[in-house]
Amino acid sequence: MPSRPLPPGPNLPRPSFLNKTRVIFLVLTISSSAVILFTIIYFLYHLWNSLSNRARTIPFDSSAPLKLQRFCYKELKNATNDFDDANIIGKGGSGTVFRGIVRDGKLFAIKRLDTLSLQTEREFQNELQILGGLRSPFLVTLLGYCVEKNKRLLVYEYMPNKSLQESLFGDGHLSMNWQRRFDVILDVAKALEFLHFGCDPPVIHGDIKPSNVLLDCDYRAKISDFGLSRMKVEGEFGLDLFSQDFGRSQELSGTLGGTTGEHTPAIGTPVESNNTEVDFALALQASSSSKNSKKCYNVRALSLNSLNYNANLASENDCKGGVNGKGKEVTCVDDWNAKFVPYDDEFCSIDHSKELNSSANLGADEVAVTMPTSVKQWGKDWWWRQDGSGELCSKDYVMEWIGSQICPSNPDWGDDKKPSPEKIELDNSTQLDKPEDVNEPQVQGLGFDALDKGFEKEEPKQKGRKNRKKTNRKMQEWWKDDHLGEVSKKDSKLKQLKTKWKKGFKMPHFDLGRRFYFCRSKKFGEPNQDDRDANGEFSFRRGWRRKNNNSIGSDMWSGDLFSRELSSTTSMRGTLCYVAPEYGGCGYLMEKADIYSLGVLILVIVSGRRPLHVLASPMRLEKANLISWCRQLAQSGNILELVDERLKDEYNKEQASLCINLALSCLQKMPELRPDIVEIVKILKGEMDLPPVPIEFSPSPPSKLYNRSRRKQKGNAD
Ligand SMILES: Nc1ncnc2c1ncn2[C@@H]1O[C@H](COP(=O)(O)OP(=O)(O)OP(=O)(O)O)[C@@H](O)[C@H]1O
Repeated sequence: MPSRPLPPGPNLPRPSFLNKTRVIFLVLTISSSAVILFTIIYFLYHLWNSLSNRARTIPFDSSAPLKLQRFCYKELKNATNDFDDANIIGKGGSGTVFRGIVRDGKLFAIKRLDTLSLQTEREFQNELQILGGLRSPFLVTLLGYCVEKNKRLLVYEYMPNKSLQESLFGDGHLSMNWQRRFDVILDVAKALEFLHFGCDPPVIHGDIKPSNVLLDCDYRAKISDFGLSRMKVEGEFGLDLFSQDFGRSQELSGTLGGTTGEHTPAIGTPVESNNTEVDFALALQASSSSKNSKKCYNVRALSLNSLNYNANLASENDCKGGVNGKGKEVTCVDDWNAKFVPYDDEFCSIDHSKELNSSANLGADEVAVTMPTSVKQWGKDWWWRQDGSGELCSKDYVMEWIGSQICPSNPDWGDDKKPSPEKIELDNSTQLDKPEDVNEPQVQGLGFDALDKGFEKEEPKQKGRKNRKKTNRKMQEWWKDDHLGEVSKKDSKLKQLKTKWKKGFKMPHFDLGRRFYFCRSKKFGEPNQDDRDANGEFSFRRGWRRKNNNSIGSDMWSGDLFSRELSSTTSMRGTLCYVAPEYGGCGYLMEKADIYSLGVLILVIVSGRRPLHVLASPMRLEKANLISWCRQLAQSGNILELVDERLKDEYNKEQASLCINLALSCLQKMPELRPDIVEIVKILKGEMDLPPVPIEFSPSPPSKLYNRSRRKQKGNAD
């Protein structure tokens, strides 16, 4: 039977099913596009919001380098007449600065990085990312850059009077009358005010020193060289530990352990491996720790007061973009009379080898323990011994430091690296001392060869070589007698460090930003052979570097014994003598480190002397260390003796004593006792009173008496 085809069922669900699917699809599409749209709007809103907030509160912009002019190498080559020597206007640790005429016929300063290494690349990036985004009348303007293969150049506004280094210690010193010096101090303070309080996040310069203060045609100062600067990130170890609200640090202790080995690099900073690095600060301490620990101060109470910076800044508003629109509350030490409790020497004593081991395992709960440790480190730190408060005088300090640097275990001191006496010529053109010093040779270079050279000049010439050798031997014997014990200790400590490093043990560090490479081969970022030249000077930034021109700006050749720029390793920050001492103990780079450097700079400007200025005459060694000498003068109530004699009597005594006292405040050991930069600017402008002289520098420091009577009491009790 033929089968009948089934008639199509009238209620087949197919069309309605299709409709439903369509509807669902439509709904889904619409809702998902709505979600996407909403997300985009939300994202854009937040982006806009944060950008507009930034515009109001952050005067610099991380995309700023894009706004800088990009030059091609050829253009800059032409502008400087093929980098002609005649156009050289200065030479720094990382590059040579040329005068050049670019594009619109204007004069520019063009800095060409000499070699490309990880360090220079990082500094280049820092300069672009930080200085490139900042505009202030107190900062030198970075106008452009050039990146081509391994060539790196930076184009700055031209500063006709070069740097303060040249002006103070070069022929320009005549032009540095008192008013100009005072204005420079104020300008540098304003520049730091802008960086610390006008920028969000605050920028810490990290390398304030005379060669980084440039002078325009009117001798107004602008600061430059942001290669070592960084932006402060809240919640960092150093910030918490040293913030005036110290109590809070314990709450944040969780981050402590985690951050001991890291620090936040500035935008665009390449990340590098720490495996081959050794903590320089610890090595330095190990190489220079002494049994003569000195008294330290602890802070018992600080009366702190919050004040709204905006209120102050709005009224001043000297700096462009200086207003913190967020109304950020900035704490400020209000009570200058913070009380000190001197504590015992035993408390200061600490075995650094233990620190090396224990700090690696620093845990979250250990903040409370860590603070005294850090403080103890300071007590032990060689740097503190410059304060002249103990038995160790400047001479010991200077000699010990020399000793620590030339001890045989110091890898930086191979025989081939010591400048030979023949090579260290005294260049009369570089004798830029005060009149009293003019006839006195300065000790140049490092080690006894140099010392000998200095002494040699004092003796009649006909005595000749024999005498020189004799003096040399005498000096060495004298030093050996004094320091033999110390040397062997340092020797073993340094050996310990080196062995640990060789075994691949990653040295614990608090990210002091002060590490240095033990001589090791050969990768990107390592100093190359040329850098270790027997004729040259040692720069931690680049190892040994040839110094062909005995330029005025060259510290090495102008008698500044310690200006082998310690600013200079891969992550080394700051320059020895200018760098804040806490930085060697547990330091993240903080604003108060800049304040310390400013303190040194003020003394240098007022006195016309370098921070370490070793002269041949032993009588003058007390003046060798400017800070120590200033403290001694303060204790004897005679600070004006520090003022540059070349000024004769043509200076404002009130301003000079204000500057010196202010510098002493900035040079206090405890960072939180130093004034902040807003206060400093106000004090300089005469809008705020100078704080009382820090207790340790007052003419008759009660701390010593207190210490003695305490010991006596302790003895009686025993
Ligand atoms: N914009 C400029 N205008 C005029 N001269 C400049 C300018 N920039 C730098 N110089 C000169 O070049 C010198 C070297 O500057 P640079 O910043 O390279 O090195 P530095 O600060 O002396 O050393 P380092 O980089 O090791 O800290 C300065 O001391 C100054 O004399």
